[in-house]
Amino acid sequence: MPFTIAIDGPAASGKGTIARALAQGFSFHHLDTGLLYRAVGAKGGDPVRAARELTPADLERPDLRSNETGQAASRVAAIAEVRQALVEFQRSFAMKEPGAVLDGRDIGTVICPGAQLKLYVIASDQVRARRRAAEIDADEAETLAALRERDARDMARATAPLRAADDAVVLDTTYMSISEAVSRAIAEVEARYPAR
Ligand SMILES: Nc1ncnc2c1ncn2[C@@H]1O[C@H](COP(=O)(O)OP(=O)(O)OP(=O)(O)O)[C@@H](O)[C@H]1O
Ligand SMILES: Nc1ccn([C@@H]2O[C@H](COP(=O)(O)O)[C@@H](O)[C@H]2O)c(=O)n1
Repeated sequence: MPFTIAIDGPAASGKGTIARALAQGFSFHHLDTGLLYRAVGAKGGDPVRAARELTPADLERPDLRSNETGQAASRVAAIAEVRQALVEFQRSFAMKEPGAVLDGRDIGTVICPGAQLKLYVIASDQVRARRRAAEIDADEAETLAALRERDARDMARATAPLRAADDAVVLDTTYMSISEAVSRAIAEVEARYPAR
């Protein structure tokens, strides 16, 4: 039985940073599910068709990390048929041995409700905007507005809205360094996965 770690939370809260570190530390597979929605948003045209016909090459586009692509992703992510087209791929990824880490918005609630560990990673809006603006060399105020708009849309949508699963461990990284946040996450895994 593979060990599945579900990591959710608002934009730029540090989900991917923690997910990559856990995957490396425990030799698990990692899927950044936001990339799927970013790739669909970036393709343009009919989003449902784009989701159904997504290829590995679509995930390699150089423009996927921009604020604009994040907004496009969040718009297509509100379409139920787009989400449905991506469910099976994510669920089969989660079954990889010896384990998998998936980060996104609905992993603990919809994609992997039976995950052995669910983390809900948060940080203040200002801190998230500062970190993301520095990462992509964008204006901080514009990035803050973009993150807030995206979070609001992600939380308000009818299908698979962003929320913490009832059994998720909430990790607030506002005042944590990356290594502190990763150490806390590792401790949560070790409490449930003693086999390492
Ligand atoms: N605890 C931390 N302290 C300082 N910087 C951090 C911390 N955690 C993450 N970062 C930085 O913040 C930025 C956003 O982190 P990351 O990409 O992991 O967020 P995310 O939640 O995966 O974002 P997205 O919602 O876009 O998938 C990155 O530049 C990362 O290096
Ligand atoms: N499981 C997921 C993952 C992502 N989304 C949507 O994609 C947008 C971009 O995600 P990032 O993690 O790369 O920031 C995000 O704002 C969501 O709208 C999703 O719905 N479900």
